[in-house]
Amino acid sequence: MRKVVFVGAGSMAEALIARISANGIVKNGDIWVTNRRDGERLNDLRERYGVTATYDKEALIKGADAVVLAMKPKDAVAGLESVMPYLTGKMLIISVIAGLSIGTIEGLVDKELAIARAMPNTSAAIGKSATGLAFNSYVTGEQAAQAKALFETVGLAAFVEESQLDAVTGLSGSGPAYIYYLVEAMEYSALEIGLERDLAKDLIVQTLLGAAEMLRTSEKPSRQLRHEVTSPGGTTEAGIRVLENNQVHDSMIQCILEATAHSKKLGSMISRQFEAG
Ligand SMILES: NC(=O)C1=CN([C@@H]2O[C@H](COP(=O)(O)OP(=O)(O)OC[C@H]3O[C@@H](n4cnc5c(N)ncnc54)[C@H](OP(=O)(O)O)[C@@H]3O)[C@@H](O)[C@H]2O)C=CC1
Ligand SMILES: O=C(O)[C@@H]1CCC=N1
Repeated sequence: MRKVVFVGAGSMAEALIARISANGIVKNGDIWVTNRRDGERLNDLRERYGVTATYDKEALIKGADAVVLAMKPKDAVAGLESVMPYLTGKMLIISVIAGLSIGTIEGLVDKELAIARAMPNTSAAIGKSATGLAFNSYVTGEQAAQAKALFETVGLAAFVEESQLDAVTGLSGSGPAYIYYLVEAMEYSALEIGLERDLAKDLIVQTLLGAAEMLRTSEKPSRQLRHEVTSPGGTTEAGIRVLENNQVHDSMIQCILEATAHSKKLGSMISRQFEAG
């Protein structure tokens, strides 16, 4: 892939830009970026990564192999419309916008374009994203492989059906926030039980890393790993009993179902915005 364009220059675009440029799969100057109006932000990205930043939409899109849409859902229609006249059949459009379906993009562009929908997460910034990727029928095998390679610069990338992408969004797109939410509570309780903040953070982080590595390397299911920590009549059992009494397991399930449903709602919202306008 020679030229990659980012429409939207926020945190998700930067995570991808940083890793693509570090990885060298696209030359820095061939990574192009624009945003709505924050020129300072574009200068900053230009200085830090040597990317090409511009508000000239025609120059931006001309000769692009891939155009990554990285605006917030509410800005998706305006952002896409601003580059639409310059998109051509050879380009791969990649949207990372939560909820926005391939069908809605197809309706918006009204051309036979290769379109990919991706859902990374913020751990992309350190190369540890878990990304789901889906395509429409115009995407060639080569383009699919190139899109996968782009997202592999920020971590794991897996091909999924488009119908699964709202679920990927609810599970792993939003997933880091669920873990941080849990950690906030662990940090708070550490202070309550008399552990000093820095020590607590080290213990919590190492506990997460250890548990993640156990999950990654062990053939045992998560339930069995949990049972192995839980001695009969022991401390873990006492703690978990409180989680069970407060229906934390069920709440977690509800949380992921709700986030998934909300991804679908965002998609319908964008689709209505498009139809209205
Ligand atoms: N954050 C996350 O955990 C994840 C986010 N996503 C998705 O990534 C997308 C981007 O999120 P994030 O990077 O956090 O968002 P940010 O708010 O950090 O960045 C949004 C960017 O879009 C630009 N923008 C807005 N309107 C337009 C327009 N009309 N034309 C060009 N650029 C425009 C903004 O420019 P300006 O500053 O000038 O207004 C800004 O650079 C979202 O759709 C989100 O659903 C996907 C996976 C995970
Ligand atoms: O909260 C959001 O809408 C975005 C999508 C996945 C993670 N953050």
